[in-house]
Amino acid sequence: MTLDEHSLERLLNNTCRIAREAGAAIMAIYGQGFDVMEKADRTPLTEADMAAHRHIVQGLGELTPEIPILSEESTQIPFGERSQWSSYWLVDPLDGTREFIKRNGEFTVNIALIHDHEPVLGVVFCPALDLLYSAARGLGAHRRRSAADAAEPIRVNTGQRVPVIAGSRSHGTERMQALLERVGEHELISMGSSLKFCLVAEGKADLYPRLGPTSEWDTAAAQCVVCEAGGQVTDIHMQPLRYNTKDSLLNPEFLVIGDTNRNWAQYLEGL
Ligand SMILES: Nc1ncnc2c1ncn2[C@@H]1O[C@H](COP(=O)(O)O)[C@@H](OP(=O)(O)O)[C@H]1O
Ligand SMILES: [Mg+2]
Repeated sequence: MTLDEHSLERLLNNTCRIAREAGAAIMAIYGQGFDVMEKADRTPLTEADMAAHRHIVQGLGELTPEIPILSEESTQIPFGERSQWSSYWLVDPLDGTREFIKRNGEFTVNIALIHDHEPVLGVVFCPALDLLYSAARGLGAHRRRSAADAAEPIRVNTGQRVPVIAGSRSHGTERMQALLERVGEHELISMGSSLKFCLVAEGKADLYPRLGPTSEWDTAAAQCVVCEAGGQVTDIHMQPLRYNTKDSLLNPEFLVIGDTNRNWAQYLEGL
């Protein structure tokens, strides 16, 4: 299929709808109470992850039957098969499962369209806050504070200030601590899920360094939002994160950069 601005806009509108519907399924379970299971990799799983996964796979399958789907909850597709894909949907039905279990609201639905190894469309929906971030290549990045509000364009912050740094609420590392010491004076915002990328995209944070493991579905949608808002998502050698290039679905360490005027990579040298 062609991915011109007109078709991307149509796909984006429908992806926002599907993400909102998945969010409603998640909130129904959030409100009732739920069991917590453990996956083979010892990460937690709830009925909400599975309900959102099913809804998104059905919705995207109806929207674009010809485009394959890779979801955190259906990853058993060999690289030999997915390496043939030029476009595919990459989905994290519930990012921040630990925050969902802790009931602090910091969890998101993430849907990205990858084309030639790059995210060209991304939707991040936080159902507990009714907050939706969306972007597509050439169409800019937008935020909707509630379903009733209009979408407003968002932009990274490039004004000089004491650096505001976003970090994981549940997955800190010693390397992150060392980086923060090198940066010196800063303000730290701890948050769960891909909302940290969105803080950068909307100019509330200048950097989100991720010096611990994540998978490709954790980052793709939010990367598109950050890039369309004027920022960058790079590995520690300043190369943009790419998708579906290898057997493993793990990302390298990465930096989400809002303030592109500062040389953030210098703080990682020799770390
Ligand atoms: N050991 C590990 N291996 C792979 N990914 C990990 C991981 N520990 C945490 N993550 C990823 O980090 C995400 C949570 O990030 P954060 O701490 O910033 O909220 C998790 O998303 P899920 O909740 O979708 O599993 C998970 O994918
Ligand atoms: Mg995740």
